[in-house]
Amino acid sequence: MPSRISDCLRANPVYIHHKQLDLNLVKGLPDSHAWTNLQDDYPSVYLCTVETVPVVDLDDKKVLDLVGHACKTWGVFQVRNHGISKILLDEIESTGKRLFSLPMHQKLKASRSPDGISGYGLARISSFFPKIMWSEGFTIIGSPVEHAHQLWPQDCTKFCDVIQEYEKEMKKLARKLILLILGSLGLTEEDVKWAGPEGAFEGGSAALQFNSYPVCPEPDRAMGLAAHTDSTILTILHQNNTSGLQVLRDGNGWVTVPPLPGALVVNIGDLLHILSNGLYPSVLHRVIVNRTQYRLSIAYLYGPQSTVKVSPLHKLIDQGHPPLYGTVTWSEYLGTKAKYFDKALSSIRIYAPLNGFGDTDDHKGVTAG
Ligand SMILES: C=C1C[C@]23C[C@H]1CC[C@H]2[C@@]12CCC[C@@](C)(C(=O)O1)[C@H]2[C@@H]3C(=O)O
Ligand SMILES: O=C(O)CCC(=O)C(=O)O
Ligand SMILES: [Fe+2]
Repeated sequence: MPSRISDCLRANPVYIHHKQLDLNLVKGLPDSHAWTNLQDDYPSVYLCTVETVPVVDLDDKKVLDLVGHACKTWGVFQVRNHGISKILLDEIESTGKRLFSLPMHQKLKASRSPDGISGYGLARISSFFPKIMWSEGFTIIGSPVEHAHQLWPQDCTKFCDVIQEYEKEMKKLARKLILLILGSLGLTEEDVKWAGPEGAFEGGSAALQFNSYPVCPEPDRAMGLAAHTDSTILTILHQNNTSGLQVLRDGNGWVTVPPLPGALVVNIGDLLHILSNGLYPSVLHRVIVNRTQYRLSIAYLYGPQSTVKVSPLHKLIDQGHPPLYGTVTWSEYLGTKAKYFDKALSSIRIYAPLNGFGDTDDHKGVTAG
């Protein structure tokens, strides 16, 4: 198995056969972008959901309880008092806007190739869907310099500086959030073997994903970003002031995560679901688009060092709670995701009978290698 996520993504190329249209120039909704009616999946609750995604103030004295409750019941929450300055959030947002408002021929110079890692293009998961999503993406793993130079041959210093500063701050926040989440499970970083002697998660790796959702002539039949879970430990998302992100709430349909000025959205990824031995769900989410307002989001997708072995944490396992998953590295898991997409988690699930009875679904009897 390759040792870096970039090598792993290269080893698991995704072939996206769709052509990138300039969505800003398209007048009607082309058939290639027409999904079946989105309200069909959860018709009755779609319009009248009352539950709201939890908001956690990181300075709250009860922060551990709040984080634990949000992770367990939702797998997603918004954070306030996260320590990222408004200036930096504004800067990363205008950087994204500047990027996507470049002419199409310029953006295409920085295209992500099928076996590529960074660059401009449709979301990696596009290969799993027959229709094209109403969005554009720009992925950065490692140094942004090469692609930035293709976009702005004259001077890309500002772009690279902002990215670097944002990634530095996000890494600190990701570490802080992981410690809180471990705390909410009654654990410390000592319980996580791979945290390393230098302090937790020093070697963690990440992807920065810019997502752009132009206004859409027929939003009810278009899909901004199809439903997926992130293959991360956690993802920290900044959205501009346009709503569109929705999370699936069991039994309650799609719930919108409203943009709150200054707040960031945190969602649990598949690897944290594994670490927590299934206690914290990785939340299914999607993005819908609208007729009048431009939407932009910047996701910081955080995982452990790519070769570190991830498995359910020992302290969460006892006779009544057998391990539900085997061991995977982030690298291996991204390969599994590239192959099985929404079946990736269940493909590595161990068949673990509870009290002598098998649980109902979600087990395929496959153990991780
Ligand atoms: C480190 C990551 C995480 C990736 C793959 C790789 C680089 C790009 C990430 C995303 C970003 C957009 C949604 C997603 C679902 C996609 O299509 O590309 C993510 C995916 C995942 O979470 O699986
Ligand atoms: O645009 C959004 O709000 C969500 C983006 C997302 O889910 C992702 O980049 O993984
Ligand atoms: Fe996501």
